[in-house]
Amino acid sequence: MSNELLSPAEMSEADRLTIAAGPTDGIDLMRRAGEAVAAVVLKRYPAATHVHVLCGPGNNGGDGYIVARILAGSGVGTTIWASGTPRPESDAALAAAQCPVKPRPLSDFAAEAGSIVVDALYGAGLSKPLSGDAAKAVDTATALRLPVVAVDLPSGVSGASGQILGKAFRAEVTVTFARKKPGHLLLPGRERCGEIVLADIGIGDGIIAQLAVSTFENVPDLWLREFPVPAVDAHKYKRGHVGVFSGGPGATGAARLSALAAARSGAGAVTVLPPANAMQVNAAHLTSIMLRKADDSVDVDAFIGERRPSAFVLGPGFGVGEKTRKFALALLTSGEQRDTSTRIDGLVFDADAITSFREAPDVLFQASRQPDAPALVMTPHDGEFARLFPGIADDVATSKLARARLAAARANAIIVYKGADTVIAAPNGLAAINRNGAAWLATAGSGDVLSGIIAGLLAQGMPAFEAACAAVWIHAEAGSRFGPGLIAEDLPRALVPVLRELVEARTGAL
Ligand SMILES: NC(=O)C1=CN([C@@H]2O[C@H](COP(=O)(O)OP(=O)(O)OC[C@H]3O[C@@H](n4cnc5c(N)ncnc54)[C@H](O)[C@@H]3O)[C@@H](O)[C@H]2O)[C@@H](O)CC1
Ligand SMILES: Nc1ncnc2c1ncn2[C@@H]1O[C@H](COP(=O)(O)OP(=O)(O)O)[C@@H](O)[C@H]1O
Ligand SMILES: [K+]
Repeated sequence: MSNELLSPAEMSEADRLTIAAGPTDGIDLMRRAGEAVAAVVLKRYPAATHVHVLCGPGNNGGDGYIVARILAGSGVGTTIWASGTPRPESDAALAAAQCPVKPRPLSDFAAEAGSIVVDALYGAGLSKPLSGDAAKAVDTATALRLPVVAVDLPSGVSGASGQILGKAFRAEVTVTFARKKPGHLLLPGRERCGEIVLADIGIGDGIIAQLAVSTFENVPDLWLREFPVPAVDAHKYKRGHVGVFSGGPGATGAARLSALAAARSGAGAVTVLPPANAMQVNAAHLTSIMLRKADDSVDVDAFIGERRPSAFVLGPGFGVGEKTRKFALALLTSGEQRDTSTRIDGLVFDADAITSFREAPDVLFQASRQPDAPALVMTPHDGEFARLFPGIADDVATSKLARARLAAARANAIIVYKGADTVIAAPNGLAAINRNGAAWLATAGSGDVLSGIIAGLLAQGMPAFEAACAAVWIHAEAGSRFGPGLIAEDLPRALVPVLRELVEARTGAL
């Protein structure tokens, strides 16, 4: 697997383990890193008149000296602009000593239109906001609209959090090594990286395996093994039955979007559960989806006992208040009274089910901690996240990744922290960052569809973290392929080609 995301500390540990295992040493890694960047520059910008290599004092700068040596050796006009000098006897000092291009001070940095910038100021070691000459260099490159090739990360972007410290370059291409870092995927860092090229510098998969990494890019490799494909003798209830609670007569659409998405995602049966006064309006709009009244928890219990649903969606269009809290807690805590045949596998709490607990989140978190509680997935967007996890949401110094992890641990639930850089986190610390979405998904009802996909996968027995990751990826892929004009009604149908490809990838063929 190459979808692990390494924190700066994990990356330097990978570096250390590789060198300790031999025969590779630090300068070998640096040489391969520099060679990879130089190859990208030569290939992408064959007509460049001049390359300006900005070198910092650490190993990122060391990579830069190698790049400059190779470019100059290839006959490309090359200038080095250095900020500080590498520590004596470091790999970077050796790289600088072997570079025939004499550095000029970064404070004098000037460039001409048509030239290229290689940003090797700071990478994994970025420790404070860019200021002084480095910040000025960002302004110069930006004002002249010079193409920037970033080494490891655009200087100013935190590899751990994707946050911009002070200022940051906006790269056309970022060449990173061994594995991507969270800052390549989390916003706003992702935006500053441009295209990301992953270069192999000789840090083997065995070394990465030793790190026991817990953060991943959300790609199908992460969950495809668990992706449900119906067995040859499947019948509809074997494929899982999803119940979706509907709001009152004026708020039924969200539940239907969710229900359709659950059905498209492979649940064999889906039932919409409205209050009595919203039966008619739902009935007028449903065909393959079933309908059953659910006014109170007696109705819900009867439904569970008779129809054996395996997953529920609660929240979309349901309304905020006491009834929602009651339903949520009943679903979470009724497990001990059930025998295995009526046990619920998974719950998705979205929208109003989240907001209903804003005054008393601990009641929800305690319920989700009961030993018999079904797996819980919650899908907050920023606003809902702040309502349920005020202490965590306020901590702007931490990354979205760290916030999602803290929330998952606190709530004992899988947290799908939505947005353009959705993070999925589990209470055991596993986390994935999603990247295949597009802003076309920012349309009313899109989140309701996501909830339905998660429930559809849960109902088919997919483990909760994998189900949440798969649903986020599938939803994002469908939305970004559809593109302009997307409305939530389009999404359930748009899942079909994406699902087909996944089933093909899982089974070899249909
Ligand atoms: N496996 C690895 O770890 C490898 C790392 N390599 C390179 O090494 C880099 C990491 O090297 P380092 O750990 O030396 O870190 P950096 O080179 O990113 O920065 C370290 C130095 O810059 C200073 N600094 C950080 N932010 C600053 C700021 N905003 N203003 C002024 N000074 C600042 C630090 O105090 C330190 O002296 C990676 O990004 C990558 O480019 C490669 O050489 C190949 C292998
Ligand atoms: N700019 C964006 N890029 C990618 N995905 C986005 C973007 N904006 C929103 N989304 C996705 O669209 C969905 C919106 O959900 P939500 O905010 O709950 O909307 P609604 O409540 O209207 O259904 C989420 O899955 C979110 O991750
Ligand atoms: K850099």
